[in-house]
Amino acid sequence: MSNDSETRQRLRTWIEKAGFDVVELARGLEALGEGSAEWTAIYLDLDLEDMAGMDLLRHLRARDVLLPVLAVAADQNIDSAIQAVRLGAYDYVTKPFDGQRVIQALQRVAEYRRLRCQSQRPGQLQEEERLIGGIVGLSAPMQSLARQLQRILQADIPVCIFGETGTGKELVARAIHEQGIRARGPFIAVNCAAFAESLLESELFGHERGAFTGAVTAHRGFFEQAQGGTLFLDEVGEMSAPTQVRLLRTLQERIIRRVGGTAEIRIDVRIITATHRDLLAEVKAGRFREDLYYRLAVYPVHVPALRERASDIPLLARYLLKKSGGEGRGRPSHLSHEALDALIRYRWPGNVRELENIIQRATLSCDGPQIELAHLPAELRALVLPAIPESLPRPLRAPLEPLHDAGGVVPLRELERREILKALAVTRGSVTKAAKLLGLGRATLYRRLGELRIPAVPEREASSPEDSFQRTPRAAGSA
Ligand SMILES: Nc1ncnc2c1ncn2[C@@H]1O[C@H](COP(=O)(O)OP(=O)(O)OP(=O)(O)O)[C@@H](O)[C@H]1O
Repeated sequence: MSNDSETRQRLRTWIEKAGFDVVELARGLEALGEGSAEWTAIYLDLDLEDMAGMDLLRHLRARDVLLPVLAVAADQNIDSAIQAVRLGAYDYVTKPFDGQRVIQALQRVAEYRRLRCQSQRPGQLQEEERLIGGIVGLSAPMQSLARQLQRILQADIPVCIFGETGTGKELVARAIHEQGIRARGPFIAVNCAAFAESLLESELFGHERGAFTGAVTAHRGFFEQAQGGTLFLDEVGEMSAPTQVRLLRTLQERIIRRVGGTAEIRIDVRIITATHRDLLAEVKAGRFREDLYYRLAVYPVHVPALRERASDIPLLARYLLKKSGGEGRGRPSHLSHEALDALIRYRWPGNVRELENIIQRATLSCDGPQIELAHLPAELRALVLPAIPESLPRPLRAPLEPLHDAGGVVPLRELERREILKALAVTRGSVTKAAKLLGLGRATLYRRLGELRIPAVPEREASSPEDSFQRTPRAAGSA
């Protein structure tokens, strides 16, 4: 879908080469008018004339959360392409086109579509839906992570995993261990931030009897416990300067001495570290040793934030639903489109762990087979405005014709009108509450109502069911 006939022609050539049929659309509104159920993917040019590409993306996703969107952007506009992936596009390609990339993206997305359709069915998660070990995900950033991991499974080099909290760094470390050459050995995970400075040293390296007050017996440290396997040092950026020195020496010499001991113990351990910090910035700030950094980050791996792989959310949500005890008898087995839409729109500061918590809570509060928007926290519910309830007075419902019938109306204006109408519907006509919901001032909303010719119900007549978010069903296809 592109306004530009040359862009469409070029894409058509490559897509047909890959063996797919092509439907060309020149206007954003046409894309909203078409049924997308049969589409493998939509190449969506973000640079549209009749409406903002990002708005179209939002509306397509609201209508069909499973539709894989491949964003198309000019080379110099790569920021908007990345933004589109954050909004749930599967991947992006840039203009001028690299034909191979266009085809590869399409083949990956076709496979993804196939798996995702399967994954909507309750039941076991397919093997192909996991990347390596227990890592669930099919998005382009996660597949690229999997390719990176494949390269190091058989090598014994130190790996440092970077990523925001809750992105799955420990899961990645476990996958490297379990699929790698040390799988038969132990996997010992240590959170460096959880120990006081002196305690961490004796826990890592062990201590001899009487090494300090309270050391009534000798103790094998984590290095010794991990012999033949993997030692995973989480939050390594929190390690104190003296422990950093000791760790560096251990990596160089491959021997340790227990605290209070003199005997040298040879160690055979793979070290994997992780941090949510920008470790190079820590080095520059003098808080982390540069020589240690280069020893640990021989192979740096970045786990993307969940908002950078929003297209994985439906799959992860289903997996976590099952993990949290869903899909059993009388337990919810899937999520409504609205609930899924809210999950995709949210920014996930706590990443997959936060998603896991939210799914767990939703499972506990849900009695039926499907998790609804109402089972999600308020900040997620507020991201999706429900459809206008049938019971509302006609003036508030009547103006919502299908978008493609909007004819000569300026589309963005039409979209805005719809959002305002929905907000008014939710608040049963209360302009004050609708303004709050939309993040607008009351006076601004009144002005827009006048400009868009929307009749305002006098405030005193407007009732306000606080729970209307929770009761209004929404047709899957509504924009
Ligand atoms: N891709 C994924 N597939 C399945 N489960 C995942 C995935 N990513 C994360 N999880 C789950 O999310 C939770 C948090 O993951 P994990 O502890 O590995 O994150 P982390 O980045 O190490 O967090 P922290 O920075 O707080 O240590 C775990 O229960 C993990 O199993």
